[in-house]
Amino acid sequence: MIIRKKFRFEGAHIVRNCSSKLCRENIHGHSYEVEVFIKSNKLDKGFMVLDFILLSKVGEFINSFDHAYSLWQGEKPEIKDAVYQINQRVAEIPVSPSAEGYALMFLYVIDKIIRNTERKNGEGDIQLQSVRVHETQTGYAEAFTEDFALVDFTLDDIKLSEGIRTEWDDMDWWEELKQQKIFKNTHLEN
Ligand SMILES: Nc1nc2c(c(=O)[nH]1)N=C([C@H](O)[C@H](O)COP(=O)(O)OP(=O)(O)OP(=O)(O)O)CN2
Repeated sequence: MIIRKKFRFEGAHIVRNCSSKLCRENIHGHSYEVEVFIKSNKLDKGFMVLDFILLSKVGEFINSFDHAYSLWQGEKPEIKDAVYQINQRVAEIPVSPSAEGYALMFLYVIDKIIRNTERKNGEGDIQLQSVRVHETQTGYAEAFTEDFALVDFTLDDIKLSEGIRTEWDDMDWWEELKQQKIFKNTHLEN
């Protein structure tokens, strides 16, 4: 069975080297919708694939891009400096911020988050199936597990600025993800 959880963020970017001149030469923004599809071979004690509440770190990650500038790491140094001067919330990323780039990066990170999230309600073999990123009302990109083959970066290549990190409920979670610590969910204790 499959569940889907939808997240949103308002983000700004330039997509260098794309065919569209409008898109590659102008800072512009979108109201993104991100759909996360998760599958399992069994249901937990609550007849759920995975309680949506256990996806709170996924929400924290995607929300890091909200009201943020997504800065491709291959951008020119002078542009990078200007972006950091103007913005508090900068997500410097190893993929160009096309819908496809976001989908691949989100797939990579969300897979790690799900693997590191504590579960103790009889869940089955939980697997991320895909991540779909809607850039506009009419266009989306979707990354599937076979697209892991396209990943040529690590978590260390994703740099979230202090202006982003200070808004997190738990300032340490990103470093803990890198260290593969298990996220204990306080909701499980109640
Ligand atoms: N395959 C992709 N093509 C385009 C992307 C992308 O991420 N992947 N992105 C853009 C631009 O960011 C652009 O701002 C959005 O373009 P488009 O979908 O053409 O949006 P419009 O609102 O102009 O188009 P409508 O069809 O009127 O909705 C471009 N291409």
